Amino acid sequence: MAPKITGTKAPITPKNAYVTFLAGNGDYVKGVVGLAKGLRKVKSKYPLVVALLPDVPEDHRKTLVEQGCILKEIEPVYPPENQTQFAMAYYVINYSKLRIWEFVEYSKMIYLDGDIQVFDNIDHLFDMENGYFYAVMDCFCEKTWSHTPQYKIGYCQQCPNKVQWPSQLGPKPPLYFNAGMFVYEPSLSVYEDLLTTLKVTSPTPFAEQDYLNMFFRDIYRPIPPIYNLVMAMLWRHPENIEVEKAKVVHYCAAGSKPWRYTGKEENMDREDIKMLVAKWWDIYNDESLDYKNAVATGEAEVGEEEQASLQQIFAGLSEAGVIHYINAPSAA
Ligand SMILES: O=c1ccn([C@@H]2O[C@H](COP(=O)(O)OP(=O)(O)O)[C@@H](O)[C@H]2O)c(=O)[nH]1
Ligand SMILES: OC[C@H]1O[C@H](O[C@@H]2[C@@H](O)[C@H](O)[C@@H](O)[C@H](O)[C@@H]2O)[C@H](O)[C@@H](O)[C@H]1O
Ligand SMILES: [Mn+2]
Repeated sequence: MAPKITGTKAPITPKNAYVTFLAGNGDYVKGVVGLAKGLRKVKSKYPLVVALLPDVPEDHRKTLVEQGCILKEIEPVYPPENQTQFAMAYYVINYSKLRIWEFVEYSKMIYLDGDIQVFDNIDHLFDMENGYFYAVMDCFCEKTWSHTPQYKIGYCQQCPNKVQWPSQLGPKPPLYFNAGMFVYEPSLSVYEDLLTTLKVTSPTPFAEQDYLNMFFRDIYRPIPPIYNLVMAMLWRHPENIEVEKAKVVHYCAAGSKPWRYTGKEENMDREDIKMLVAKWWDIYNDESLDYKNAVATGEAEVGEEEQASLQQIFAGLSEAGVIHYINAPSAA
């Protein structure tokens, strides 16, 4: 006999996941592979979702699925027509990050840039109070900020008493976060609002980072810099950080991307930078952290989503005659 349908819905078990963003056919895919292996090394309980633009090539997608990532293709998001001089020309594609608010199959997600590495488990951040936007405060001292009044007067939120904010410039700027890492709750209503509001918001030099700061200003809650060590902090505000305690390192300073590192750019010959780049490579090159080896040694499970991703990518490739279909790892 069919079970009696009761009014109460089965409790939805909250699903958490990490999410990153990948665009283009360049070398950022190495960053995402490193991130997937880093999360595995710290034994995170949650999967890594990769929101990827259509221009990410098949071989990069296969590499990511083989590393246990869950791929979700997204359409680009562009800001309204503008003459803005972005701090970096490619920042215009970063508005596409906004698509991750549509991932409502997850109740809470931690966004991490592809140039970030996680060196200690941060799963506990999923337990923070709901209804807020959590991220680490940025620094205004790098040349990339030279277009701002803060930079021009030498004001930085990391040391608000060093140069006081002059009242003639109006109210002090609200606390401002780096958008390379944040804890958020996917929501279709917020997603619609983000895209609608974007249409009537003039773009600014830090693109989606500026936009997210404006949009979430009232619910932004700063979390300690150990959760997103913005590289410039090492030479701009060493008094605010202890590099050995950093759980998350953000390779965002010019010349610091580990997979492109030459040591030639300004500050890149520092011993702490060399140490952090070496730490990134240690994980990237550690074959024991590859998904297939972690599954073989029982260090990782094949979740049904990863399994589906794997089947989909191999089915697609076998159709294209690129590979002969192989049996996915047995669930048993
Ligand atoms: O060609 C690119 C440029 C950027 N990104 C993604 O967009 C994020 C933000 O760009 P980036 O980290 O370079 O900005 P930064 O933090 O250095 O300002 C990257 O981490 C990647 O996840 C990408 O996938 N391909
Ligand atoms: O699209 C704008 C980007 O803006 C941010 O990067 C900046 C910011 O951190 C500055 O403060 C630094 O001076 C700079 O080096 C660095 O690139 C985010 O990391 C990135 O994810 C993305 O949102
Ligand atoms: Mn970054």
